[in-house]
Amino acid sequence: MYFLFNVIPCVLDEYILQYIYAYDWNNFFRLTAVALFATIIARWTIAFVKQIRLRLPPGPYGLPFIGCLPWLYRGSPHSWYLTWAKRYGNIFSLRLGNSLVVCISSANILRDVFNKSDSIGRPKTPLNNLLGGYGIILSEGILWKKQRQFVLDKFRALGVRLWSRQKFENCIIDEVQEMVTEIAVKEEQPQDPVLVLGRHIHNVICQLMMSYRFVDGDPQFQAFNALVTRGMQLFGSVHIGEHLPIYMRLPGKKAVLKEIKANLDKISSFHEAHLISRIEMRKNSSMDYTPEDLLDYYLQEMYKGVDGGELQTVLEDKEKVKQAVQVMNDLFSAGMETSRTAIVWLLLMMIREREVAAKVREEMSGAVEPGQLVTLDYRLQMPYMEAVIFETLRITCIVPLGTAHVNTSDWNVEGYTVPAGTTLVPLINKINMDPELFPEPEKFIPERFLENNRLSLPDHFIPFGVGRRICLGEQLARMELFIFFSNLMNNFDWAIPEGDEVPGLEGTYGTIHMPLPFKVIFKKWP
Ligand code: HEM
Repeated sequence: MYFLFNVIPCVLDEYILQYIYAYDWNNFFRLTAVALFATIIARWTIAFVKQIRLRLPPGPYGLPFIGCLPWLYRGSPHSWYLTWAKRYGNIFSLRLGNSLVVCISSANILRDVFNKSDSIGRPKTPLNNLLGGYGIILSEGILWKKQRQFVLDKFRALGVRLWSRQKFENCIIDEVQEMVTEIAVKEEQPQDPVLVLGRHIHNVICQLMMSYRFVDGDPQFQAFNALVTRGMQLFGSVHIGEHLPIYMRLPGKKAVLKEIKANLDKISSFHEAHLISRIEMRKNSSMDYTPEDLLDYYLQEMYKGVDGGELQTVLEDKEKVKQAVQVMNDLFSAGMETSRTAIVWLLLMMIREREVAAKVREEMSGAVEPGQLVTLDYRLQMPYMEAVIFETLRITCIVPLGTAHVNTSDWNVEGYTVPAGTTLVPLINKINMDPELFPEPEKFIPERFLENNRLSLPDHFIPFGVGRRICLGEQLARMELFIFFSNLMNNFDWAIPEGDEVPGLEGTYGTIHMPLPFKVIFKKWP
């Protein structure tokens, strides 16, 4: 203590502080400013020369070391990407911390590059690394390829098809019927559409994955939802670390990463508990039972002989339970929020576009009685209804920046070099609002998706992405949107409570573009 409080200050005072007192600080600050300025100029020159020499796509140079990160985190990243796309064209590049990013806003270029076999990588960020390459969304190589084929085949086998009388349609119908009854009980009261839809959309995926559904007021469902909401907040709070790993070393960030991991573990433990209890249930039965859900199919794979199963070769290298559980986590996270948000936007669009709503009802009245159950059988008789669904997906653009890909070898795209390891971002929102592709893009015109009174989707319309990693749940999403929306329209009309403002289309932008919170009052229709 004596040493700490007496000796050290004396030494400091004598030998160091005198220099500090004597130092010309004005000079120091001036020198620092000059050094900083010189570094910025040097880095810009290097970036400029690199861009020319390597023939990288044009784009903003940003700041040394951090690139364009400050732009993206000072306002909405989406609007910056749109601004740059307008300035630099359909393909431009920028640096975000350590990553070179190439943004593409032409559906044709995207189709070309995302169909290449070496376009299926995913960015290696600290957050992505937490999942260790398990699952589907962030897996790569042969594991991803086999897994994706397997899940697509099993979805089809379970009846996830857009055509009528498929067995999975009944699961969606059960949820819709229960939802309609619940809404009717609270008719004329303001209701939050996110809550009205939440459990039912969740149940559709849970049924497909593990034949399970949450009942009204289930505390487990609330706990699960709380975990997902907290997870999203945590991800948002360390988003910069995706591109700047050093950021994750700042005080407090490690604790956030730890909490994210704990949160993911808790979400996984829910799916894992189902897997374990199914293993117990099937233990004594022979393995040739008829699979009822995705879990059953995975279980069969896990217990087939080493050479017997479709997935054996890839599952052998991974912890099987962990892989199956992460696939379920992925399907849940990719499929729940997207479909629910799309239906919430549809509800809002029908409030904003009254003439369109009247036309939907006119078309519907030619095919079904009011209040009658609308099934996929009626899809072909209701092309306008489907055109409204797609026009909503276009104008609201639910997944505005798709999911980033990474190329695993050097490319030449439109005369530019795209070096291996580049993060590729599809600007779906820019494509959707391109006046050359969609005349008067800010107007809601479902007729743009009709030709001779039949649904017609142009190649440049890619709400579910494009190429090898195109949305795996597209068919399921289209089934859900049609059945939920058509039955809501055939049972209710809805409006914003008096005095509340009708939300605009700006909404909030994260991975998913959501409308600002609003309430609706449902009234029985007609
Ligand atoms: C309106 C609803 C939906 C929209 C707009 C949507 C859109 C997208 C988009 C843009 C992608 C990125 C494609 C890419 O990486 O290039 C994607 C991927 C994916 N989606 Fe969807 N999606 C929807 C619903 C669903 C549903 C219901 C499921 C669940 C079954 C699902 C499962 C997935 C999966 C697993 C991927 C990753 C595919 C892979 O990495 O191979 N999506 N989705």
